[in-house]
Amino acid sequence: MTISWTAAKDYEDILYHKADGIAKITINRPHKRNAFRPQTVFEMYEAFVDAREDPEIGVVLLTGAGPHHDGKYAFCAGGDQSIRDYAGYVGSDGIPRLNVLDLQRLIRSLPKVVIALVAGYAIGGGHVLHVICDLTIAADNAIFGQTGPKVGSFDGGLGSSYLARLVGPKKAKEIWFLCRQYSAQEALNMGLVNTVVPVDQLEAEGVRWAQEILQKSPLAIRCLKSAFNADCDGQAGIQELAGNATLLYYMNEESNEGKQAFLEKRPPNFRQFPWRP
Ligand SMILES: CC(C)(COP(=O)(O)OP(=O)(O)OC[C@H]1O[C@@H](n2cnc3c(N)ncnc32)[C@H](O)[C@@H]1OP(=O)(O)O)[C@@H](O)C(=O)NCCC(=O)NCCSC(=O)c1cc(O)c2ccccc2c1O
Repeated sequence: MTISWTAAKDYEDILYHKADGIAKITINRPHKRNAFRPQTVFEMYEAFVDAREDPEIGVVLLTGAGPHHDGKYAFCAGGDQSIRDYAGYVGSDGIPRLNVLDLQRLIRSLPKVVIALVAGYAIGGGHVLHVICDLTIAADNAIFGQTGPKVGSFDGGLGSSYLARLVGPKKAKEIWFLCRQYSAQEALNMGLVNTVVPVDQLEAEGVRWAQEILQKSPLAIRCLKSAFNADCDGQAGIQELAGNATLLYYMNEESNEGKQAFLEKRPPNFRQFPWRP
C-alpha cells in the first residue's frame, strides 16, 4: 500500500510526516540504534501533541529509521547511555531528565490510535515505548527485551505493570529479571505484538491497519481507548474517561439548554428531557 507522505515539520532527532489522516513519527538516530536523548523525547512529545491537536489525524505510526550502514534495524534501544548521568539523561542544557515518562503518559492519553511499527531492536526504554502503544506490528526481524537490571536501570511504572497486563506477571518478571531477547514470533506467541510481517512490508501493513481504523467512528475509538486504560491509570484514567463523557454531553441538547439558559438569563428548562431507564 503506497502513501504520499508530506514532511510536517523538520526536527534534528526525528522525522515527522503526515498523509491521509495518518501521522508518522520516526526516531532518526540509527547510528545509536535509535536510542533517545532528552531532545529526541522533546521532539517526539511536540510531534505527538501536534498529531493530537490535528482533527484530520486519527492514527499515529511510531517507528525507527533504518537500516543503519551495518544493515541492522532498530525501533529504539532506549535511553542514550552515553549521556546518562546522576539523576537522568543530560541534554545540551546540562539538566538530567527522565522525560520519556512524560511521553509515555502522552501516548496513553492521546485520543487517537498509536501503532508501533517495530523493525529490529525494541530494547530497554525503547521496548517500553512499543508496550505502551495501542497496537504493535512487528517485522520478522524484530527483537524485544528489557535490559534495565543489566545496565543499572528499571522502569517500575507502565514498563513493568502494564507489561504484566499484556503478557501476564510471570512472563513480565522473566523479561525483566533475565533480560533475554525475544524474536518477533516469540513476542507474538506471548501477546506482546499484534502481528508479524516481512520487514519490507512493515510500513505498508501499518498504513493498512491505520486506514482500516480510520473507517471507524472517531468517538467510539476515543472512548474505547480511554476505557481500556482507565483502571490501570487510576484517577488519571478515570479523568480521561469522564472527560470523554463530558465531551459527548456538551454535544447534546440537554447540556446546551443549561448554557443557553445562563446566557439568556432565564431558568433552564430541563423538564423537556427524559430520565432515561
Ligand atoms: C540494542 C543492542 C542490543 C544492539 O546490539 P548490536 O550489537 O546490534 O549493536 P551495538 O551494541 O554495537 O550498537 C550499535 C551502536 O549503537 C550504540 N547504542 C546502542 N544502544 C545504545 C544506547 N541505549 N545508548 C547509547 N548508544 C547505544 C552502541 O553504543 C553502538 O555505537 P558505536 O559508536 O559503538 O558503534 C545493544 O546496542 C544494546 O543492548 N543497547 C543498549 C540497550 C539499553 O540498555 N538501553 C537502555 C536501557 S535503560 C532505558 O532505556 C531507560 C530510559 C529511560 O528514560 C527511563 C526512564 C525512567 C525509568 C527507566 C528508564 C530506562 O530504563
